[in-house]
Amino acid sequence: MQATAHIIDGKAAARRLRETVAIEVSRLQQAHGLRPGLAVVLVGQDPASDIYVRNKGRQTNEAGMLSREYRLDASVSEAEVLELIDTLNRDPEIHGILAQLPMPAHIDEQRVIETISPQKDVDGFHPLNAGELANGTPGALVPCTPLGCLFMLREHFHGDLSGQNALVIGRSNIVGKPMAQLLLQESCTVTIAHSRTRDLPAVCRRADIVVAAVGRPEMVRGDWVAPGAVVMDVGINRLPVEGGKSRLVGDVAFDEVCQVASAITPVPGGVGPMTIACLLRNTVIAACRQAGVSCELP
Ligand SMILES: Nc1nc(=O)c2c([nH]1)NC[C@@H]1CN(c3ccc(C(=O)N[C@@H](CCC(=O)O)C(=O)O)cc3)C=[N+]21
Ligand SMILES: [Mg+2]
Repeated sequence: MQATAHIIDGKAAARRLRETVAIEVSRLQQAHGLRPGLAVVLVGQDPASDIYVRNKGRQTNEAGMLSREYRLDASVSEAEVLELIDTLNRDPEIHGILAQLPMPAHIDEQRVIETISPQKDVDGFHPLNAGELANGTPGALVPCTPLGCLFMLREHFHGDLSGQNALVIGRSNIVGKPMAQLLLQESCTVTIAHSRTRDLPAVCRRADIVVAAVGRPEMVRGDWVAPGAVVMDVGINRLPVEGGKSRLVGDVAFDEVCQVASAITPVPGGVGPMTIACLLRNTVIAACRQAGVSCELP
């Protein structure tokens, strides 16, 4: 009889990381008069972005950092967005710039990403930072969601992931690809699965670590998962329920998979909170680099 999985507490892990960040922020203020600043650029309305931005602004301030939000109308031109980013690139109070994705269809997201100064690219989406991650350059700015997953996995495995069979489901530049790079760097044997993968359930059953990042509600079922596997659920899906409300579910069928896995992240309270904590961490690291001072963060 399989015991129910350990539930990895992303909220608690995020609280600890934010506490460490806050201590570093006050040290930087004392020692160097440096106050890390983050600018978030939002174009139009998106439900997922709203959840994120609501929590982010408060947590940035709570860590003692400067937080600025730029909310632009959905009809804004691409040129205006690029101009704002260019202004922020030159703003000495701002060390991190996050252009909230997705953007409206008439805006070329890749162009926006490539306009952000690589030094201020706290999302780690700029090709220079993606390339540094792929090359294993120490200190590359790494995308926040995969970085948050990695921190939780390292803690769960007491720092040693080497030799684990890791499956990443999803191949986006934002989560899947950087997650695979990070796991490879930890000496995992990495598989990337996607919509064209043949017999995904069978591929999944071979994995010791599963990272689900596809955006399909409850896609990973209990009988896809090897007994004892560790399952990280990156999905944030809003399902409508009666009364006009919505329920947040991941890409993993939690009630089934928690009967089989040895550990699992819940949604909410798993990867999401760690994503924001990693954004604060990246902003402090970016600020230190721009100021030419050293940084004491994991
Ligand atoms: N440039 C860019 N960078 C991003 O990192 C980015 C983005 N654009 N666009 C939108 C997505 C989404 N995302 C979330 C992060 C945290 C939670 C989060 O904290 N979720 C809570 C749930 C909050 C609730 O209860 O609704 C949790 O999982 O516990 C959610 C969503 C970052 N994103
Ligand atoms: Mg677009």
